[in-house]
Amino acid sequence: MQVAKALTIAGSDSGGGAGVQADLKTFQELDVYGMSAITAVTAQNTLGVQGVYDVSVDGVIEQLNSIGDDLTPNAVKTGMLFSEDIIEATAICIDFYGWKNLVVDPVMIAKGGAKLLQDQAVRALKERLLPLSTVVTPNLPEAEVLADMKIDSEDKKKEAAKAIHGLGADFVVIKGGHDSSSIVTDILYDGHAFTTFDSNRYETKNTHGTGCTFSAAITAQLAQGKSVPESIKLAKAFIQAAIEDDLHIGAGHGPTNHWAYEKRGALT
Ligand SMILES: Nc1ncnc2c1ncn2[C@@H]1O[C@H](COP(=O)(O)OP(=O)(O)O)[C@@H](O)[C@H]1O
Ligand SMILES: Cc1ncc(COP(=O)(O)OP(=O)(O)O)c(N)n1
Repeated sequence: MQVAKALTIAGSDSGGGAGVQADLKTFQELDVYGMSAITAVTAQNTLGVQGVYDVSVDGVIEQLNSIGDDLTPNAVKTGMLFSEDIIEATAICIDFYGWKNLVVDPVMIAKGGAKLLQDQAVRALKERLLPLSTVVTPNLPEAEVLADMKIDSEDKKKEAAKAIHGLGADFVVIKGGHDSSSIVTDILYDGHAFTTFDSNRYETKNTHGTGCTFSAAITAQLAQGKSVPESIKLAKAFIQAAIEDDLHIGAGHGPTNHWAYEKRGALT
């Protein structure tokens, strides 16, 4: 059996809803063999982030070398990278091994407000990682930081997507989860034109790990040879199902349901 392989370079979420755990669950659900290099360990649950412990740069490089020397991923995603040094090491390894289909989820701040990327690391993210990326998937606050502008209208969103594209990503998806409208719109910019992906906003507090899950679904599709627009279309359906069929786990912002998409498929 030939199986596509995907690698996530990200932080661990002890609560299992975001980070490496969300990525590996998503890869598995989408029939892709998942691998991981952990950049930081977070003590986290549905109530928030209680602690952040970064892995040494040598530790991150060794994980990436172990993967690169034996297992070639068909696609790679990055999530929480935490520091300038980890970003630098990640960029060097991706370049050295020639890994393609890179999805950068520019994780900066958890929904509860905890910092998952140091302020001084933003420059490295922009200058070292975005030029290597096939797709970058900022939420609205992250897009504001990357584009260095306030986004308060659809026109501004498009202007920001163009600015982020100018940093070197082939495709930019600005996600609409942080909007307040009843339709959640993610916009895709390919350097020439915009495509929008709409869905109904589902009212729930259980949206922990939506960005991780969405970007992991894109990565899984790219690993299987799908185009970027096709991958985003499926990822949007995957996250919509995962949000709508909520699990109600924990007392705070619960995780999404990584089984939901496949279960829906099995029922139709
Ligand atoms: N309440 C919601 N209903 C439906 N889709 C949502 C909702 N919240 C987020 N999404 C979708 O989840 C994905 C992640 O978006 P977002 O929450 O903005 O990212 P992040 O977790 O990085 O902040 C996007 O595809 C977005 O459209
Ligand atoms: C370890 C770890 N990585 C990333 C995140 C952020 O995940 P995200 O999908 O943006 O979800 P929220 O934190 O915003 O719910 C995280 N929390 N932990």
